Amino acid sequence: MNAPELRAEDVTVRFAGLTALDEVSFTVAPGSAHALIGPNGAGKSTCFNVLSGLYRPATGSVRLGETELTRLAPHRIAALGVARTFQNIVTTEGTVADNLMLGRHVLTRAGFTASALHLPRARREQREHLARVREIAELTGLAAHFDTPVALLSYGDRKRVELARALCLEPRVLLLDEPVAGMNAAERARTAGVIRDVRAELGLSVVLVEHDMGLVMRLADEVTVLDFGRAIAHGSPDDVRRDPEVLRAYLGTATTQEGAA
Ligand SMILES: Nc1ncnc2c1ncn2[C@@H]1O[C@H](COP(=O)(O)OP(=O)(O)OP(=O)(O)O)[C@@H](O)[C@H]1O
Repeated sequence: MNAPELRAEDVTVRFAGLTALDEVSFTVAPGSAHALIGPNGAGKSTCFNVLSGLYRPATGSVRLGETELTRLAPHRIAALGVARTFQNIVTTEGTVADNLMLGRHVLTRAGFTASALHLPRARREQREHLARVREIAELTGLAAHFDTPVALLSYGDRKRVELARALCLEPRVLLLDEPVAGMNAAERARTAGVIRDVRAELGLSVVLVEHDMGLVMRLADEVTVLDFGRAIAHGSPDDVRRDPEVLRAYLGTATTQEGAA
């Protein structure tokens, strides 16, 4: 297993007077799928933005194995093996292959000049990247569309291009921000299968923010529940589903109906 542990410890983020994350801690075990769930405004996106370096927490830390990520720039964190997708699709230009090659950028060793001059080393490197990118397209169900402009793809396929592009970074931890948002049932099932396959095949950890509870319950080994910026529960999907505080956060009332349904 090549994915080190990802650990957030006592992370606090404030926006003006609002505490978006309040001493949040959780650990993503090597090779596991870990879901962050919670009602709207609970702090899930803020948490992703801290993990990927877009936000610097007021206090607390994020570590990947022994490496401190807390104050690093997003591209440094990506280069250390933490890749992410975004909630909204940004890809509209180029073919699938072009987009996946963009994902290799951080891994490109031949310098700009060598590439521009088409020196042999740069050409060889380019060929190797292209071969790997084809494998990733295969793994994510995009091989048939490899040379297709992304603008012509279905919504579900375009969203999977984002996932594939993040994989092109050869991450050890993959952060997926609402990977099935806006998809129909068939696309959701397909994407869930892809996430399961890439995890098994590549041995990476997955951190998932998702509102689709069916998907969370099927994919996650462990769930952290956020509410008003606080982590109110951790555990297996079954444990958190039964947790009274989680039910209260989602339903707005204390429940005494455990086992009654
Ligand atoms: N850049 C920002 N400036 C000010 N407040 C922000 C900013 N980003 C988030 N917030 C606030 O922080 C809180 C947490 O927001 P966040 O987007 O992290 O929640 P979320 O759980 O991802 O919600 P959703 O499920 O609706 O995407 C909210 O009250 C939100 O309004």
